Amino acid sequence: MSEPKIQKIGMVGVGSMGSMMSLLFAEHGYHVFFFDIEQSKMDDTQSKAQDVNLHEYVVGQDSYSQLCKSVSSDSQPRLIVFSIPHGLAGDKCLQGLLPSLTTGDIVLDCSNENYKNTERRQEELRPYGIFYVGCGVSGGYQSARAGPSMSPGGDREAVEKILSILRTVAAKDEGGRPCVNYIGPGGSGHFVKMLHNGIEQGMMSVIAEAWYILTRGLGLSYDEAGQVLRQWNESPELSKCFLIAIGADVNREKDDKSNHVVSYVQDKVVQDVDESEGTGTWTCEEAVRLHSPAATILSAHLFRCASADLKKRMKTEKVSKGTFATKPLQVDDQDSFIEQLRMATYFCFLLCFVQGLNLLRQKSEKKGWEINYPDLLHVWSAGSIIRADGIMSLLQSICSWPRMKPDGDGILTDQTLEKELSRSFDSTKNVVLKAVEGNMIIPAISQSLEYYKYSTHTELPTQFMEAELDYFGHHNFDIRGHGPGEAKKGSHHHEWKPAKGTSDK
Ligand SMILES: NC(=O)C1=CN([C@@H]2O[C@H](COP(=O)(O)OP(=O)(O)OC[C@H]3O[C@@H](n4cnc5c(N)ncnc54)[C@H](OP(=O)(O)O)[C@@H]3O)[C@@H](O)[C@H]2O)C=CC1
Ligand SMILES: O=C(CO)[C@H](O)[C@H](O)COP(=O)(O)O
Repeated sequence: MSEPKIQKIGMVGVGSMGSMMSLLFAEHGYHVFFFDIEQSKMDDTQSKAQDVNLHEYVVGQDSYSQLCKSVSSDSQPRLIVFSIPHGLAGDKCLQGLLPSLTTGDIVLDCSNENYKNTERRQEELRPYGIFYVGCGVSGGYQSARAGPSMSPGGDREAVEKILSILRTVAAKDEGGRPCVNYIGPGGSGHFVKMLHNGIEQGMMSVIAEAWYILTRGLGLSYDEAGQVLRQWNESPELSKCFLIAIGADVNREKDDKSNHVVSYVQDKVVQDVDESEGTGTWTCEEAVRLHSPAATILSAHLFRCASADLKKRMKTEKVSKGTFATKPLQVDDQDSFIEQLRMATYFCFLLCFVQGLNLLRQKSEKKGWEINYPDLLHVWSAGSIIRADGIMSLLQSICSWPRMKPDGDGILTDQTLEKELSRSFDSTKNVVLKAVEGNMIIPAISQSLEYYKYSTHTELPTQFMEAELDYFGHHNFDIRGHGPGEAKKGSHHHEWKPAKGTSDK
């Protein structure tokens, strides 16, 4: 006999994501009971449900206990979905819900949460027999309404119990396969979403820098830049890349006075520094802690942080006035330079994925998560912000399990990938040269180039750095020509300058 199906869902947090997910669940026949501490969001969700005639399926609740009561059933566990800010909010929700929850109930946290909080809550709830599943949700509020990409992680049995619901509502790939797969135990689902956002930050910086070159460097109008991005989105390398597709829209969108909206958007990205979102910061922390050189991602993140404080930038601009100004780029043939910029964007996008996946490999090894990479890439293939058909199919062909095993070599050793990177290297280099000449601002593009160079080269300036370290710190070194050795302190020391006291002769 098949298990009775969950028919009711409790939704906690109905902001831009939660309200849309409520409608999505309801549209698929689930009864949604929702609660939010913000009355305006409650009212808003109720009226949105009314607008689409789903009000009988989407019903506001006064409290956590009322919500739990409404969702309860004799034969099935309760499913409570969170879509709330990270950190304290989740703990407060659990505190409020706990007296009304019972053994077997499942909390599916669809927020962007730090995986460490996820794992702590899993442990805290274990004695009560309550499951806490950390689930990444990607695609913004449009996908939350139409079908997002979902990465659930935690207790496998708990995830299995709700997987059919997630499959019903998740984005579907071109073959109709739902973009949701079990990721792994513990906080792996939230970790993977964090990493997705790290990759997203890298890609967003690259495309923003390319846009700057098109408009500031080459003097294209917004409409022309939009047209270029539209064409890129149809090219094999960048085909069906969400961030490029919406980039074309962003360039073309006009307000009711026929002004381009993008023309008056302030150049500040604030959600990292005001800590309303944490995923970018956590990705960088993880990269640094794991000694994983995610250079494009880190550079993109720091760039965003620097952009947030415009007041400070205005002051420093005043002080440094005249040091540099952006200049039109001198290119012989504009069309072929734009083609180089397209290939440079491809090069940098590939490296965002390389850096993100390498970081995941390292983390997964430490945590014993045994991530299935083809399954993960499939989760990201539709609905998600980082979807990009051309890149995903390339990655699908190279992220096979042996290579991604903890003791495998990682994807940068793959010949197919290397072919793609080497055929776009010269374009990237030329874009960087021209952009530097024109004083363009290209932190993520330039860092991608450097990352590729130092990751694939065996004669680095660190030779000199290691010598200086030995000079002043007796840190030892390995000998060139004696093979790669381990990533451990070498066994050789040279007495560059013996230490002497002031009284020594
Ligand atoms: N926006 C996006 O594109 C995406 C967001 N996410 C993640 O999804 C989550 C929700 O995002 P989003 O909808 O944009 O955020 P919103 O701020 O729009 O919505 C969150 C809602 O949760 C409410 N809330 C906070 N604490 C509690 C609580 N203890 N009990 C009940 N409700 C509470 C908030 O109220 P108040 O405002 O008063 O705090 C707010 O109304 C976040 O973790 C975000 O990182 C994931 C993917 C995409
Ligand atoms: O999670 C998301 C998309 O996937 C949210 O849109 C989030 O706000 C993106 O934030 P960031 O770029 O700071 O990670």
